[in-house]
Amino acid sequence: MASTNLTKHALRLPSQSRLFSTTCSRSLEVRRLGVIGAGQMGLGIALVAAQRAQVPVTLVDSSPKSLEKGMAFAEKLLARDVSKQRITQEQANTARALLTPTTSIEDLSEADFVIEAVPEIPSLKFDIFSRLAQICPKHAILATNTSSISITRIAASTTQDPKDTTNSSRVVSTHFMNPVPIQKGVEIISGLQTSKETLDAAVAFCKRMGKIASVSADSPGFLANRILMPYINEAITCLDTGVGDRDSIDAIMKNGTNVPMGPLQLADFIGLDTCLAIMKVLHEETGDSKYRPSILLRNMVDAGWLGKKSGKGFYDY
Ligand SMILES: NC(=O)c1ccc[n+]([C@@H]2O[C@H](COP(=O)([O-])OP(=O)(O)OC[C@H]3O[C@@H](n4cnc5c(N)ncnc54)[C@H](O)[C@@H]3O)[C@@H](O)[C@H]2O)c1
Repeated sequence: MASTNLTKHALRLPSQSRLFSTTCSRSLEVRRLGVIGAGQMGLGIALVAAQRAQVPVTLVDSSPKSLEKGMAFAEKLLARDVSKQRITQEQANTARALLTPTTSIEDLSEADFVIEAVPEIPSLKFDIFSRLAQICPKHAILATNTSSISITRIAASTTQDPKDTTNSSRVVSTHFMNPVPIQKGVEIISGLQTSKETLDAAVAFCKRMGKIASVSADSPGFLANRILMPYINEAITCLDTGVGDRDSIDAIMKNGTNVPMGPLQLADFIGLDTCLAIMKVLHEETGDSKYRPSILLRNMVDAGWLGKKSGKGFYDY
């Protein structure tokens, strides 16, 4: 009985948009991918798409410096794969040739599928999606890699008329995990307006990239962060309240649940500012006190101790 209810519930959430009539017409064949943002996530997405899906990728970044740094990093990763004999030099050359860097978003006018990976700033994403709706072909899927912003709100930014779902129905989230070349999982999230065809196209393309898709609903934190961040936050509270010291907390979870690193080390790798931002979204958007960010987490972010990227977090780097 319980499992029947659970199954029904699980089926209802991701498909909520299918209750509504959303217009769309699309070709499922992705012949050209666009990626916006050549940072940590965007570069990984572009590289995996070139290597695994073997699709030409137009990589857009507004900063020429970030673009240059991203392309140099892609070449370094490919050279490392060649030196470790994971791929041949020819395969590396083919993947590199599929990547076209540009600073102009207008160059996405022929993309069949676009994945946005710019910083987690709502107004920035809304602006980009309203432009994509104008620039990209009408069949193109418009995907975001957001960690916490509502997909429904991003989709709404593609139109002035909420009744017209021509553009909003083709918005979806492909939430890749970091680092993209290594992590197999990807979370596919529908907004209220997302059509079933868009969801199916996103799942199919992620599969083509060699990823394993989980489908979830547009709810604060989605699935991955809704589960992961309270776990990290609780570990920080345990440290703050003296239940255990840093090494004991990380050792028991690492050795007791067979994960590669404990929650405090993982928080350092993700970035403590990112962890705090996601806990705030969970807390504010659900109004549930169980998501209250740990006081120590807030204090460490205030101190500028953000983890690996700042050289100091729960560990020194
Ligand atoms: N870092 C993670 O672990 C992680 C994991 C999952 C999802 N995400 C999400 O992925 C997205 C990107 O995160 P990131 O860590 O790669 O960020 P990042 O800061 O490493 O990269 C962002 C890139 O976007 C570029 N950019 C900024 N404004 C732009 C614009 N208007 N047009 C084009 N390019 C622009 C920047 O120059 C930069 O190169 C965010 O939404 C983040 O929440 C991050």
